[in-house]
Amino acid sequence: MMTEPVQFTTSETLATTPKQASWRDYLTLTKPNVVLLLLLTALVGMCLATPTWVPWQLMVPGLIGIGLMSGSAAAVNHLVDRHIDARMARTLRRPLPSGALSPKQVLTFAATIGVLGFIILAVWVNMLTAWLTLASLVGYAFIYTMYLKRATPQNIVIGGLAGAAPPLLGWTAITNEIHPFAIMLVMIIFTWTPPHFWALAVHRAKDYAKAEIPMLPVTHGVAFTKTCILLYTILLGVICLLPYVVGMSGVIYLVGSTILSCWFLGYAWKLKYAPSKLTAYNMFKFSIWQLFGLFILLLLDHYLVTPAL
Ligand code: HEM
Ligand SMILES: CC(C)=CCC/C(C)=C/CC/C(C)=C/COP(=O)(O)OP(=O)(O)O
Repeated sequence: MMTEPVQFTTSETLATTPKQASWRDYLTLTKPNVVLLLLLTALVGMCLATPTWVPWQLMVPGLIGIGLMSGSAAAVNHLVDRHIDARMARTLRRPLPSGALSPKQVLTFAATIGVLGFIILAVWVNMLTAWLTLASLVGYAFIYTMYLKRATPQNIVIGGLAGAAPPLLGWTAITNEIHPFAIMLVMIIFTWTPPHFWALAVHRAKDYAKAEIPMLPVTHGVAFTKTCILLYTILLGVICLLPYVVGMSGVIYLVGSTILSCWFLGYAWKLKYAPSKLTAYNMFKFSIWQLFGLFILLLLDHYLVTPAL
């Protein structure tokens, strides 16, 4: 009897031909570009918490601790999602689906840098920051990745709180207190997350459908998602005015952030009413520059115009 030749899917082929692990694979696990932006938002939280220069004795261990724990959360995300990552074109070359690293290596790495980060924050910063950072790690690595991501199209809205936390973590690292101004910075990132992610999800809707992940474009359609993106972008524009309205930031921030908000709104409008093939992806890319720009503006304004406290 003739036997059919075994047909491997792309991901299976990758998984059966493991490549040598390198330090780059470990770096990839930490989602370094995401963590760098998270650290910028934490640094801005630190700077805005005090009218004077941030003491380096808190800043350095604060950023290292938050960075290590964020990297650990990202590595757990790679571990938990390895099977769905193997089914999506965007993620199938990651260290686990490609076979470069084993689940045990990733678990050991995530636990090591996570515990190290917690100890650094607990010993050299303060316990409030250590616990809040741990809560963010649990929020992203466990609540979002293990449960919400597979359970509801509101996954990234709720899970976004963990990624939005770093300005608060930076603030508490300096003052050991939760201040309403820090919560306002968290609200900016929290409101920014849906247009940031859903723009990419619209671009990659087929991938998410294939992996059976209930992202909004899969469950409610692309047209509805574009409407949600537009509404969240308008809300973000309003929330971005708050730092000026409450007197935390001045005119540099007001002018710069308004330009960024209008620009982002332009993308959201185009995406809804006159999209080209690349509008969603371009909006996703712009979202990263927008958040970067907003936090740089907060920083410039703080040192040139308005020390917050
Ligand atoms: C639940 C919340 C979030 C979700 C679901 C999300 C989702 C994503 C996804 C799927 C990507 C593409 C990654 C890739 O291509 O490998 C991405 C990229 C990115 N995200 Fe987010 N994100 C979230 C929150 C954040 C936050 C809070 C920040 C920073 C403050 C951030 C910054 C970035 C950056 C910088 C990139 C580009 C990464 C690169 O080019 O390597 N994201 N995000
Ligand atoms: C301690 C602390 C502040 C923790 C938060 C750390 C962190 C890395 C947040 C970023 C959120 C993010 C990139 C979500 C994408 O996950 P996804 O699984 O939807 O995207 P993927 O498909 O690209 O993996």
